[in-house]
Amino acid sequence: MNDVFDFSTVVTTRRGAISSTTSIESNELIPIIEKDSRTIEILSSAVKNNILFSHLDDIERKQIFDVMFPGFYSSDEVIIRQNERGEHFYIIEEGEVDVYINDELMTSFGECSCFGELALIQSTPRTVTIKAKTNVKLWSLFGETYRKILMDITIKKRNSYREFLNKVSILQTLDEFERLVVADSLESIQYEDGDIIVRQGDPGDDFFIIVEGTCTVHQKPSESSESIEIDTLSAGDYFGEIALLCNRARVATIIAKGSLKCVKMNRKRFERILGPIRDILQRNIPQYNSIIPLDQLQTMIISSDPKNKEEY
Ligand SMILES: Nc1ncnc2c1ncn2[C@@H]1O[C@@H]2COP(=O)(O)O[C@H]2[C@H]1O
Repeated sequence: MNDVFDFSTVVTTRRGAISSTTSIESNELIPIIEKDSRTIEILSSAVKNNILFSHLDDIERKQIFDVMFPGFYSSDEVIIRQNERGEHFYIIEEGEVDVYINDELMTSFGECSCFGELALIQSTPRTVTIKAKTNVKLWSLFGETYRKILMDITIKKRNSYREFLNKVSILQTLDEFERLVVADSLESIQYEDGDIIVRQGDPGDDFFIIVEGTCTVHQKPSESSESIEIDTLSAGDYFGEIALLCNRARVATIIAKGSLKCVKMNRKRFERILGPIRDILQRNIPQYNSIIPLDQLQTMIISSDPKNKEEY
């Protein structure tokens, strides 16, 4: 088969039936194809380390999975052909494929693998030919649909975070554009009363800003001592920067007090996007009412600051 979406075959299959449509900013309706939990697991695991999905949270990723449609290829059928324009990205659910460059077999891969991601960025000539080695079931994503949904996610995210980020004091020195870039990089996350968000001594990879609710800060002066509540944080406050700035374990435990809504960004984005406020974050550290000394952290920050790293 080719990769044109054939509605007639899809509606009649049990798995992969169209259940409804999703609407995006442009009011366009895109069919949603139902997927069972095994398929969702395969799709999630296939895109886990894929850069084109890594900035999406679970809900956004689900939005993309919703619009992926099934394709079936018999053994020896060509799925994509080298030098032809590519419009689709694929994830293999069952079966194996062979990869050829200039008719020479390069490699094979199977279930949970994905290919054709350049088509998600722009329609571009394929760099390889991929042929079904066995009968193959895969899920396809039309590049233009991915781009439209992504644009929609970006617009909605920017609109929903614009006002909030304008009020976060640590971001005040950023200009409007820089704040929108912060909005793009945020993942929203919800906690219930008593949830431990970060734990003293654990490694840390995320920076958090509180959107709604409060949380308490706890510290143990030493491994064997009891934890003491030392602070309360609320909407607009941030936490988690010390582990990232100093490349060290968390210096405090943060626990949700009631239901708590946060946004977070991972280390990579923190380093890329919050560079302009790094100095302010650093300067604020000694102001914490900490029962473990934080002043020696300054030297660690200086040595872990990329600005101070020698080039090799
Ligand atoms: N009084 C405090 N002392 C130390 N850390 C605090 C305090 N209040 C809030 N925090 C935050 O608690 C976070 C725990 O994780 P980090 O060590 O990455 O970064 C820490 C700070 O952002």
